[in-house]
Amino acid sequence: MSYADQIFIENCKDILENGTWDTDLPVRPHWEDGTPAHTIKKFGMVNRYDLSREFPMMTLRRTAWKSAADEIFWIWQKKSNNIHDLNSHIWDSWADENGSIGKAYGYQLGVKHQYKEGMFDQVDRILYDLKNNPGSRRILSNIYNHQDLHEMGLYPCAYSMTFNVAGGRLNAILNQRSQDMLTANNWNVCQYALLTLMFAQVSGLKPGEFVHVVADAHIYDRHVPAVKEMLTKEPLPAPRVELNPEIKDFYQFTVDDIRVTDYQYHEFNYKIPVAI
Ligand SMILES: Nc1nc(=O)c2c([nH]1)NC[C@@H]1CN(c3ccc(C(=O)N[C@@H](CCC(=O)O)C(=O)O)cc3)CN21
Ligand SMILES: O=c1ccn([C@H]2C[C@H](O)[C@@H](COP(=O)(O)O)O2)c(=O)[nH]1
Repeated sequence: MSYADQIFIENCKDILENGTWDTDLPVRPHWEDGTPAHTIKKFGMVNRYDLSREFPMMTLRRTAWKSAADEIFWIWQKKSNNIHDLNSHIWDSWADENGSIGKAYGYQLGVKHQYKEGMFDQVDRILYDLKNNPGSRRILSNIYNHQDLHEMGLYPCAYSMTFNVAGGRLNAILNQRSQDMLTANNWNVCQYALLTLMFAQVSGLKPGEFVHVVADAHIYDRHVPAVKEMLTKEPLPAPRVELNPEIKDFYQFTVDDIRVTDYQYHEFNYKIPVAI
């Protein structure tokens, strides 16, 4: 059975049984009809996925992995902050009239900084260090740039990736300040697990562990019935996920270079409302 399902079930049970409702506080997010979107949450959730054993895709409902991969390419490869460069509509509610989400995500990764070897953006510096300084403990991205927060449509949620090479394997930690468990938990896990597989391949490394650290892990009030139903499902085996082995340059990967086989999942008949 998929390990990602097991972790998702444990996390959501813990939130529902031991979590705290924020109904005593004013909250920023709201539903489309204007009602405040309250959550039940746990603080400080840490999950470890061994990418050398199994890809962490859930089967309790289908993870839209192609759209998830498309968003990761939008942020890490195109380094775009414009929804017109994205092939889905998931960011429409946070974009301005020109399609921009402001100085968030891709914009921050594309900003170049001075190093002694020259100018690099955050993505190119990580790729450079993985090849040239694999023993480094300084290989990380950070897009939570306080100086620019006032120009962002939504503050970055998944804001930092730390990479570390050990025994020919690439390990990674994703730091996330806020996690909408139903909409995006497995979506984010698959995205950053895929990024780790891609970075490992182009750096001549094998994938290692992916550690997901979440500060505020929450379930929105209107998502509780759907999550409870998912918890009654029997996890199925995880699919196989492989990358086209010919690709040696991160910027050459496309969604078609990701092969997902034997993906079995449970039917899920809820249309998920996303809090804005
Ligand atoms: N409240 C909230 N939760 C989020 O997860 C979230 C935000 N806001 N704002 C910014 C982005 C947008 N995200 C989203 C928004 C929608 C889907 C979504 O609708 N997913 C569908 C499939 C979409 C598709 O196939 O293109 C799903 O079934 O999971 C996913 C991620 C994640 N982020
Ligand atoms: O990749 C993402 C992006 C966003 N989210 C969720 C987490 C929260 O529910 C909202 C953001 O609201 P804040 O009030 O700014 O925390 O979006 C996610 O889970 N994953």
